[in-house]
Order: sequence, then structure tokens, then C-alpha cells
Amino acid sequence: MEIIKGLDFKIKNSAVSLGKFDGFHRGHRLLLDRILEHPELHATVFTFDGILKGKQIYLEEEKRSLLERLGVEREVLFPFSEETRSMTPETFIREMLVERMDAKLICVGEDFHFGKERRGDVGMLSEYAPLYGYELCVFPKIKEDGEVISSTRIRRELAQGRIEKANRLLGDPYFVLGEVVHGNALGRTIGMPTANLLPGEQKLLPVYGVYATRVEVEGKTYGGVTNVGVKPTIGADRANVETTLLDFEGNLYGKQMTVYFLDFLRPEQRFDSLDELKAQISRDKETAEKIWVSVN
Ligand SMILES: Cc1cc2nc3c(=O)[nH]c(=O)nc-3n(C[C@H](O)[C@H](O)[C@H](O)COP(=O)(O)O)c2cc1C
Ligand SMILES: Nc1ncnc2c1ncn2[C@@H]1O[C@H](COP(=O)(O)OP(=O)(O)OP(=O)(O)O)[C@@H](O)[C@H]1O
Repeated sequence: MEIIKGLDFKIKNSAVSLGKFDGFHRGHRLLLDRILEHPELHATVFTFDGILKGKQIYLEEEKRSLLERLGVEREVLFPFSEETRSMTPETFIREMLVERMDAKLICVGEDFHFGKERRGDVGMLSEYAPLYGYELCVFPKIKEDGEVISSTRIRRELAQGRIEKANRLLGDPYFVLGEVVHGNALGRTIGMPTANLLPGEQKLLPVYGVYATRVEVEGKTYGGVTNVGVKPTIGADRANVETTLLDFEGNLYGKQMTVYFLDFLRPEQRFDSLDELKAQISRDKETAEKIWVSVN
């Protein structure tokens, strides 16, 4: 997938979806499905670089991997700066959507706003469609349990430990992607090798605890059991995502691994001894094995 950053670019024949897109949830997927329907156009996700403050469901590399999997061809990261925030919506449509992206199809949700003072909306996009010759596709906001699906809602579900609910709203299991790094190598002492990911500071992790997971590494899929947290029994200075693969032997250091969260098993705890921790992890593994068998 091509990543375009900055203001100085020119691309042709785009089918564009516009928004902040943290998570690429089921609402976002409607837009993406639509831009992917046209083989003659280049499916392009346009998003604002730096608009998301605080913790994010997915960081840049994770978004890229998800978009690639869906078949999106380009991601435009438009700088969200003083200069671009003061661009009028009319200028944004003409310069960005028409001249720089050559948009033939534009897909947004019904509440999408853009440009100076957020004055641009679907009404304005629709007004300019005949002049610039693009097709506009506006989606009503889809709901689940009577409430609109949004990134904000999913962040709340994750922070409160409702992984299954977050997954339902996302449409796919929430995941963490990264390179396997060295832990304290105590994993072997507790009789179980583990693969550690150290997510970036901005990554929104689910509530600290143990989860049944699905793990992808080097094109293969494994069941897993994963601890998210700071390992209070031994102590770690930053949050870690540590996984034992259920049916794997080998070295994973330096490899790219994706951990999909399926089910919450228990909160992270401080144990009085490594033996107690070890016994609990064996029970966690058994529970995760049962879940893995049931989903396969
Ligand atoms: C399934 C699983 C559950 C875990 N649960 C806890 C826990 O509840 N409390 C805790 O302090 N550490 C927990 N850990 C982390 C262990 O403390 C850690 O695996 C061990 O100390 C090795 O750490 P290292 O890889 O940094 O050497 C868990 C690890 C796994 C894989
Ligand atoms: N539930 C939904 N149904 C259909 N379209 C949606 C839905 N949620 C967002 N969209 C549209 O997808 C695009 C990207 O959404 P965006 O990430 O900006 O909003 P969001 O998911 O509601 O996030 P936030 O909670 O941060 O406002 C926008 O055009 C938006 O209108």
C-alpha cells in the first residue's frame, strides 16, 4: 500500500473515503467496502495526520496492515496543522479532493465535517458534485444496541474490559501488532517461553489482564494466552503484551507478530511466589485451549 504524507502530491482516479478512522470499525467498513467496489478506481483512505490525541485503538503500522488486508491501495495522511485547519471547505474540495486526488467517488458518513470552523459538510460536498464530476456517497451512521458505532465508543469498551463488545463493534477482533522483543527471560524460569510486544505509548491497551488470543506470525496462526500489563509479581516499568503460544516451539525474537484478543479470562494479579503465578498460568493456558478449540 502506498502511504502519502504532506501536501505536495498528485494522484489520479481516486475512490476516497474521508475521516479520522481510528479502528476501522463496522461503520467505517461500509465506506471502505464502497470504495473497493470499483476496480477502475484506486481505493484511497484520506485521514488527518495528528488529529487523534491521546490513546488510539490502532497505531499507524497496525492501520496499514489492516488496510492492506482489506485491499485498500493508498492512504493519504493529510497534516492536521494551523495551516490546513484554516483551509476553507471550498478550497479543500477543489485543491485536495479534485486537483490533488482526482476524486471520482467520495464516501463519508452523514455527520462528516471538514475545513475551516468545520463549515464543510455533506450538503456542500453534494452541491459541488455536478461541477467537479465526482459521485458522492453518504452513509447513515450505523448503530448497535441503539447506539451509534464510533471509535470513541470502542475506546470506552476496551478501557472498561469489554473485549467481546469492542470486537463486535469493530467487526474483527481487536489486535496488537509489533516486533517480538526480549523480556526479562524469566519466562523460561516459569517453564514457559513467552513472546513480548512493547506497544507504543499511544496504543490503547485493553484493561490489564489475561486474554485468550489468536496469534499470527510468519503467515501461520496459533492459539495463544496473553497477559496485558506490568507483571506486578516481578515488576515491569511499562505495559507489555506477553503471549504464550499454545502449540509452538521455536524462536520468535525480532519477528513481526499480531495478537488478536478473543476473550477476557481474568484481571492481572500480584502473586506471593513464582510458583503460584506458574500454577495460575497453567490454568489460564487450559482455559485458553478450550476457547481455542471452541472457535476452530
Ligand atoms: C498467560 C500469562 C498470564 C500472566 N499473568 C500474570 C499475572 O497475573 N501477574 C503477573 O505478575 N504476571 C503475569 N504474567 C507475566 C509473568 O510474570 C511473566 O510471564 C514472567 O515473569 C516472565 O517475564 P519475562 O518474559 O519478562 O521474563 C503472565 C504471563 C502470561 C503469559
Ligand atoms: N457508525 C457509522 N456508520 C457509518 N459511517 C460512519 C460511522 N462512524 C463513522 N462513520 C463515518 O466514517 C468516517 C470516519 O469516521 P470518524 O473516524 O471520523 O468518526 P467516528 O468513528 O465516529 O470517530 P469518533 O468517535 O472519534 O468521532 C466519517 O466519514 C464518518 O462520518
